[in-house]
Amino acid sequence: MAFFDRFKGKKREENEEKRKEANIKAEEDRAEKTANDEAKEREEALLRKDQGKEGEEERKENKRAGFFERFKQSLSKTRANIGDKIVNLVKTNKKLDDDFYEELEEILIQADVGVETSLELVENIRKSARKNKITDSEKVMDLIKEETARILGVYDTSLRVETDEKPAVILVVGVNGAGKTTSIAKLAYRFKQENKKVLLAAGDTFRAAAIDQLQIWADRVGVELIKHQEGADPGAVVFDAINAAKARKADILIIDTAGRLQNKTNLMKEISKVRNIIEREIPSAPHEVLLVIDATTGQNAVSQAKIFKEATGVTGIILTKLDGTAKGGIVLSIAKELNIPVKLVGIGEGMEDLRTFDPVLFAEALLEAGEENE
Ligand SMILES: Nc1nc2c(ncn2[C@@H]2O[C@H](COP(=O)(O)OP(=O)(O)OP(=O)(O)O)[C@@H](O)[C@H]2O)c(=O)[nH]1
Repeated sequence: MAFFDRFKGKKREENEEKRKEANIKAEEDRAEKTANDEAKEREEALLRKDQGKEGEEERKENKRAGFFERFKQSLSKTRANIGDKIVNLVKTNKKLDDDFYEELEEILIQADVGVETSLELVENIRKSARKNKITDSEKVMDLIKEETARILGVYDTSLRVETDEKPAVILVVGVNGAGKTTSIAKLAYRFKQENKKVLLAAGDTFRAAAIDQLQIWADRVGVELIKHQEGADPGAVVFDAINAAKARKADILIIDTAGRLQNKTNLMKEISKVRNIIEREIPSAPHEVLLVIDATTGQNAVSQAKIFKEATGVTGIILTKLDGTAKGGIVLSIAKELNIPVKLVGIGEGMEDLRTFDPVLFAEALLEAGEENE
């Protein structure tokens, strides 16, 4: 009995041992399987990430290609007014003679390029054709593109928002209805996409509707708006906004201003008061004073810009509604006659429809359709 007991006891021990071994083996198998699975998962994740990266590059590339098409499409009215007419001129007037240049001048002037700018542009094309010994009008298209881009391309169109002192302050000025509010929203959206912290200030306290409209846009974009009641002192709004931007470590503060040109003196007084407050709080600010101009107003836009330039020290122009006008030629006029760079252009009502102005792209988009028609 004692033997059996001992035997059973030994057997139990052996079984226990075997079970422990089996458990350890199962544990090891499980661990190995988990490790393998994890490695596989990691590998798949990396692959997915890589494919994602490639996909992103591809999307970006498509976007770039799509961007030009979109830009070209938005310029279709202006292009019909300039590009197509120039192509017709080239077709009907084979020789680069005085008649050709006179007609070219006329097309440009009629398309709101402005007299002074048109004359200069044509003179530059004439000189360049002579220098390059081009006598055949069919070959002049590239020269026209080149000289158009040259007139526009002398400016730096980038926005000065990478500042030592934070926040960078952008003061936005312009008459009512030019597209100020929507341009501010589009700008805020663009900076947000670049992971910048943006704050808006409702400096147009003259109309409650202006404050409300900006609030709607701020909510839509997902940025904070500093506002006071209708009729409040715009200077006080700006003062609060700067302090809020500093406290919240905002990268960029965009300030809306009133736009009543009817009372020019008061409007300008108000804007310069706001400017002084900004300068007092942040000596290097405002870093940009962007004037919003409606492209559909053609040459009137140029005289409007002159007034603002004198009063507010405009550093750049946002030219809106380029998509809705045949008068896009004013881009050239503004650049040349006012010596202010067009920094951004509005080409539609969508959030992404405010684009950095690119002179070469503009010249291409303006004159390319003509080539397609050839
Ligand atoms: N097609 C097109 N429409 C635009 C563009 N920019 C602005 N708009 C439209 O123009 C209209 C006026 O724009 P707002 O931003 O309200 O103009 P505002 O200057 O703020 O005008 P107030 O609020 O009256 O001061 C709106 O219907 C905008 O959607 C653009 O680039 N293209």
